[in-house]
Amino acid sequence: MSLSPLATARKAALDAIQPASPLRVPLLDALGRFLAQDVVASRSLPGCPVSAMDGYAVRAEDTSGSNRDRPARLRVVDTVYAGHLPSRSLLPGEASRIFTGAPLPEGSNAIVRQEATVVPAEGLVDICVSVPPGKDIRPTGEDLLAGTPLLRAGQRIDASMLGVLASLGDSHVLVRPLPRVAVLATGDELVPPGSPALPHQVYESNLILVAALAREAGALVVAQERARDDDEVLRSALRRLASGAEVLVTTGGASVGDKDRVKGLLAGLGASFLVDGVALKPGKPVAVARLGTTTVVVLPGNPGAATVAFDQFARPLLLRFQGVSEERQRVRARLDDGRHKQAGFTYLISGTLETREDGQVWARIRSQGAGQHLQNIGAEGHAVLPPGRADFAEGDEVDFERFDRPRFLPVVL
Ligand SMILES: Nc1nc2c(c(=O)[nH]1)N[C@H]1C(S)=C(S)[C@@H](COP(=O)(O)OP(=O)(O)OC[C@H]3O[C@@H](n4cnc5c(N)ncnc54)[C@H](O)[C@@H]3O)O[C@H]1N2
Ligand code: MOO
Repeated sequence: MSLSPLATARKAALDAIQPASPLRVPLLDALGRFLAQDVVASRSLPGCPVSAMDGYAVRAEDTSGSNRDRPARLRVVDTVYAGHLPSRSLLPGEASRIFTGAPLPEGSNAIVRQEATVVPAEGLVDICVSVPPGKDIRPTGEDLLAGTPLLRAGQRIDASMLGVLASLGDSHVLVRPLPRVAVLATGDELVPPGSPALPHQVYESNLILVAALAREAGALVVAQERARDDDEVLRSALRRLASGAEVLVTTGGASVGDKDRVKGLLAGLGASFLVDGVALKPGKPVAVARLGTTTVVVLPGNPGAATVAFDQFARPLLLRFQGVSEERQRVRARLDDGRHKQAGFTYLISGTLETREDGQVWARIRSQGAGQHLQNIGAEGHAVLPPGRADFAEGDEVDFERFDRPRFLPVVL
């Protein structure tokens, strides 16, 4: 098996995926999905000048010099509620009772809060402050002017964006369909969590791990199954699960052991391999194949290796299906521990970042066996030990790719 460099393998896998055609969904269904359109403000917010307070709309000049001792007395000629239009415009000496969010009457240019007024008799108001023009008025477009570019394709939709879209009058938004993902864990030694297991048996943990990672990547998990290392059982599970999903992720049986037959069985079913083995640690045995219209990602069984291989192949593929690629922040950091590695490989070592007193940024890398996955709890990213070099000493500077604050960019075909 000749191993592809990580970047070449990723490109081969991703180039084969076409983003799905966009569809319009009700706003709440779009939460967590990726926008498939740019959004330009279709109206101004607010749409016309409105009052920011409950009180009186006035002509500012009518309040000039007013205070508690010498209030200006105005005639109240109208009442305006939010969502209603004023019935008339203001003339000198007049005021309109007005409430928060209500449109300003013609002729008025300021609001007096009701706390600064006294009502001496019905139809009259005493204004006890002097207000400048514009006071407590929200002008047209104060929040947003019509025509302003607002959101761009590829952004992940959150609650605030949905609120703004609704403010613009949108009930639906354009997103991509969710890729349906089926997960198959293989291995005779596996026992489902919740049942008793003997010491030589292994609790099956990849189904939940992979399903959760798939969901984090926006996918819809439609099946999670466990299968024995039996050719007939595996073949029929592969065929069946692939037929109901855009992406099938398998774990285990990916390497060269006697019972590692997932790749061979896929080939026998007619799958064509885009990737088969990558110069990546952990995750070396990862493969990506096409079986009919389904993309199959074959992950190694070791949970630590499965996590990294998922992150490097399944996640970008699921995102691309949804029309986006992910750009992660990279920072330079010093390794807090040395590593010897295979020179031709990329090593991805999960860890956390620490800024020391002298301002230098260090990557705390943890012990990382392919079978371990404890190191991924709380990891902030991974240190990237690139190919072309075998030895890294404590204090050497490398790229640290952060998991938080990703940027999602629209796929350009
Ligand atoms: N002679 C060689 N042996 C191995 C090589 C190699 O190149 N030559 N590659 C090694 C590498 S790298 C990896 S990674 C592993 C992965 O191999 P498999 O994908 O075939 O994984 P399995 O053998 O099925 O399982 C490995 C390990 O992980 C445990 N496991 C598997 N599935 C689950 C699950 N669903 N939940 C929890 N744990 C699981 C399994 O019990 C094993 O301990 O191969 C190396 N070998
Ligand atoms: O993928 Mo294996 O995890 O390289 O050790």
